[in-house]
Amino acid sequence: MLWCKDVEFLQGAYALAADLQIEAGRVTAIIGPSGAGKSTLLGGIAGFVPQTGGALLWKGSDITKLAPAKRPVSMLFQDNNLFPHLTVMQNVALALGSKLNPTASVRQRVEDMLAQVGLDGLSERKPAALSGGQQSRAALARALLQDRDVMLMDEPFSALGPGLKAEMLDLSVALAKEAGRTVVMVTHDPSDAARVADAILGVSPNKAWAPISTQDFLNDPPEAFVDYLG
Ligand SMILES: Nc1ncnc2c1ncn2[C@@H]1O[C@H](COP(=O)(O)OP(=O)(O)OP(=O)(O)O)[C@@H](O)[C@H]1O
Repeated sequence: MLWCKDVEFLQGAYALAADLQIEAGRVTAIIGPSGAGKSTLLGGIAGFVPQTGGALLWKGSDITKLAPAKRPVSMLFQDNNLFPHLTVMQNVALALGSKLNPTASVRQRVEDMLAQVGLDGLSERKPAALSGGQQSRAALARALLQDRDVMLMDEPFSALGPGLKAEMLDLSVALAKEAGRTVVMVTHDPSDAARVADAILGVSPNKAWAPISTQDFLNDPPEAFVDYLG
């Protein structure tokens, strides 16, 4: 379980309180109005946004003071964060700690993962020579190859068309589940949550609420989210 124990994250002057638990091995969607603090919550869990109160625990271990790279989390962003001067192979191999010339065994692991995300045969291309969807697949491959328990997704597919977005979401969740990961994903689209999430964690201004089952949240929304859901 990921436990935000009376936590406060501070993004600039914006404080977000979170006293909640996210179940391990499940898919939790974060929804809420624009500017309420969804990305702040993910950034806080990842260690990019300062934590100014409480404790953050993963499976009983306090990770509050760990640097981002030492936390049990990988992160997928909308901009994919691929290095433009590196090939897909080199970008994805970074997940395995590889430098610019991956060993044969690293190359094999990367090729296997590229095949799983649908990028067979494209490992020597640079990101600029890939479509937006293919770039998302490369970023997904890198996140999955990182041996981290929790995969955080901050709307990585929102720039894609609706069909491709749904396909990428399904693929990410399926592969993450297969690898036994816990998925926490921000979305602006409640239908994304309905599609793949076990639970929904609502964020209203300055407060992140405890997750509740997706069905309960959408069928009978908590008071704070009735207007948001319309
Ligand atoms: N780098 C920053 N410095 C100062 N304030 C920031 C910074 N980034 C975000 N904020 C503020 O923090 C608050 C929460 O922002 P955040 O990006 O977490 O919201 P969000 O719910 O993810 O929004 P959206 O749905 O629009 O992406 C907002 O009021 C925003 O203006």
